[in-house]
Amino acid sequence: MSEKIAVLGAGSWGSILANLLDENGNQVSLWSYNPKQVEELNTKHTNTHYIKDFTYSETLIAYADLKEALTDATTILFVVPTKAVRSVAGQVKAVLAETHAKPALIHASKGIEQDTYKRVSEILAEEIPAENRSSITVLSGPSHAEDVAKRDITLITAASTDLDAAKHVQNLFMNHYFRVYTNSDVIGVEIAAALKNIIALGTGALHGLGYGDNAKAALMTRGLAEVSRLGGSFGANPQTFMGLAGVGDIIVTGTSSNSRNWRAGDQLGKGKSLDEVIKNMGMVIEGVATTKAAYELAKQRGVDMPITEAIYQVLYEGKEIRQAISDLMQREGRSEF
Ligand SMILES: NC(=O)C1=CN([C@@H]2O[C@H](COP(=O)(O)OP(=O)(O)OC[C@H]3O[C@@H](n4cnc5c(N)ncnc54)[C@H](OP(=O)(O)O)[C@@H]3O)[C@@H](O)[C@H]2O)C=CC1
Ligand SMILES: O=C(CO)COP(=O)(O)O
Repeated sequence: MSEKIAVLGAGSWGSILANLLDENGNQVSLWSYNPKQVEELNTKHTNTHYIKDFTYSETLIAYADLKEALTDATTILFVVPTKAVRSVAGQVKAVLAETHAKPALIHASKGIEQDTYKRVSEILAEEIPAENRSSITVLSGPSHAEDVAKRDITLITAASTDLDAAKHVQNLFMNHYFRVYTNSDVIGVEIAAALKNIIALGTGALHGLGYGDNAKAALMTRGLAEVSRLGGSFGANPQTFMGLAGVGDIIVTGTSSNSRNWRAGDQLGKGKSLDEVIKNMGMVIEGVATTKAAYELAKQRGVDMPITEAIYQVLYEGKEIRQAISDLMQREGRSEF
């Protein structure tokens, strides 16, 4: 199966997924709003700011013009940071309304929108109404772009309420190093994907402060418990949190220096300010905004999320990390389940 796919967002993940889809025999256009990056991709076949030491396929074409990138695309993959999804989707809608195309949509972004608390698939559905698209599928799981660039083994999930759409996405991406499972629990997958970044900030901070493996395992386990509590309040399937998008992504993001969220936490633990950390990263740290959205959402829904609350206090209220850890440890004893 081969088709024309437009990938929107040429950062670490978008560019590597575009390359994988090209390797799988599809005709792929990669859109970036940065003309310099487009030039680098098309002339040198590199994307050095985001992925070091990697040469992209020569048949992968980058575009700075969105309409050109979308020409004849039967599938559109959104991989921009969550905060950019609404505006990019609005631009896509304008093109689709003009061309009368009705592509399938996929997204691979991991976040919750500020203020509206919307999941990414909800934003897409709002901005691109059903008459301008077919299905919406979420692609998520433990998948650092750096490992996929090395063609290292990666397992991921494709979630859609439309099983045929999820199977279509599975077929598009599967190859000898990239294995895709289907899942119908879009809510669970998106909540797990977004909130694992909060936990990764926390385990990174523990690392930066010199804590050991027990502390990190504790944070990941109890973190996953509260993330699944929030998911449950939206009707998510509890099994999802035990799967690739849940525990899988917490392991990969919560233990790896490839993770920007983990690295940000590590730097905070070592005493850097949040502003410095964001400035030095030069790539998106989704967990910072997601912490605020999840904290507010948990309050609104009456869900107990002590770890998210502690990380919110550190990031947004200037609380000392060691104090936040001490306060968590001194909470009243309780039953595990
Ligand atoms: N990296 C990874 O391994 C994985 C990432 N993800 C998720 O994928 C999403 C994208 O992450 P990733 O590729 O890593 O992020 P990066 O920061 O590496 O790249 C994001 C890209 O989007 C561009 N961008 C930012 N704002 C806009 C905008 N308003 N319109 C158009 N383009 C914009 C950025 O440009 P500029 O830098 O110039 O602002 C950059 O090219 C995130 O939600 C992330 O959580 C999911 C799985 C794995
Ligand atoms: O989602 C990811 C891996 O699954 C990437 O995490 P970071 O955004 O923290 O790098």
